[in-house]
Amino acid sequence: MAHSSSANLGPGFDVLAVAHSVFRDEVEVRILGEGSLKVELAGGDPLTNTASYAVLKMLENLGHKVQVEVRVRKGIPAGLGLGSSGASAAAAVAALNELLGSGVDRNTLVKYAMVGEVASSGSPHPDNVAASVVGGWVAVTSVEPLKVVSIPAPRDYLLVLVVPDLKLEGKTKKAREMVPRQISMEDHVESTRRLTSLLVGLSSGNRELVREGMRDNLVETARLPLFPFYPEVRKSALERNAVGVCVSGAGPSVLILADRSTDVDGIRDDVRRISGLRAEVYLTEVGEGVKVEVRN
Ligand SMILES: Nc1ncnc2c1ncn2[C@@H]1O[C@H](COP(=O)(O)OP(=O)(O)O)[C@@H](O)[C@H]1O
Ligand SMILES: N[C@@H](CCOP(=O)(O)O)C(=O)O
Repeated sequence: MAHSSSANLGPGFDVLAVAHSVFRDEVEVRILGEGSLKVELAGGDPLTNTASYAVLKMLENLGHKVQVEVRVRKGIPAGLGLGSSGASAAAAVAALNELLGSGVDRNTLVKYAMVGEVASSGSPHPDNVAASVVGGWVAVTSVEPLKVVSIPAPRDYLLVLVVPDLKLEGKTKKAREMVPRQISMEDHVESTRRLTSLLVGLSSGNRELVREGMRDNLVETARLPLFPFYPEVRKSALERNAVGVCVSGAGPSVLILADRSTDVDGIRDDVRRISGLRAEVYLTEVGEGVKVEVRN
């Protein structure tokens, strides 16, 4: 089982993420036989699903000649910026690790799980899978070798997810193509200021710094056509005293960081009134990392 997540957190594109307890995927991995390598996906094509694709690549990498069946039970809605594809891959590689007794550490699990993302968005971004594997607030501080650190954020923050009723096939792939390939030094410095503010704010419990830091000037701006309602949701949430607001992953969902002084009911009312937006609003907490259950 692995939870959903919100990646980026504003200025931390492909680096930062947080797991949420609201949605979870369950993935079952069974060994069917030995002698040759084959991965089957119950009800689908194993090469187009992040769970079975990650399992295949992990088996190839470890040199195991086994036939495996992968079964995915989706609890996380896909294509909405909630790390749905990443959570399946995270649960799958953790289950395979347990089944084979490979003793792979959590950084290496993230490395295997992120390869699964190739099957959905065409590129192995590590942020969602890092949050789903490790749980809590995470930062991917290195990809070669892969390294994830936990960010010691205040425990009493609540997460509000605004999840639009909006589906765009191949959304993350398209959204990644919209990210600028080059940025100016000025924009880089501004982004670094915000990222620093966010990280110092989260780890020291400084609400004002989190609020200042949870603002992106590069990626969210470039992707705005995918979630035109975002500026209005953001403005409303900040007026209702949210700690911070950002696009969840590649969108279209929005993550609002809240505490006891945030008017969450007011945010719900505002979201209902935003023209052209039909969305569910979920109030949830920071989620735990991947869990494996052994069944005989
Ligand atoms: N196990 C999986 N779970 C969800 N989506 C998957 C999975 N495997 C492949 N996909 C593909 O990835 C797409 C969703 O991924 P993506 O656009 O990155 O959104 P997100 O990960 O935010 O849900 C789906 O439309 C589907 O085609
Ligand atoms: N860093 C990635 C995160 C994509 O998250 P998803 O949940 O929208 O798949 C990106 O911004 O492309």
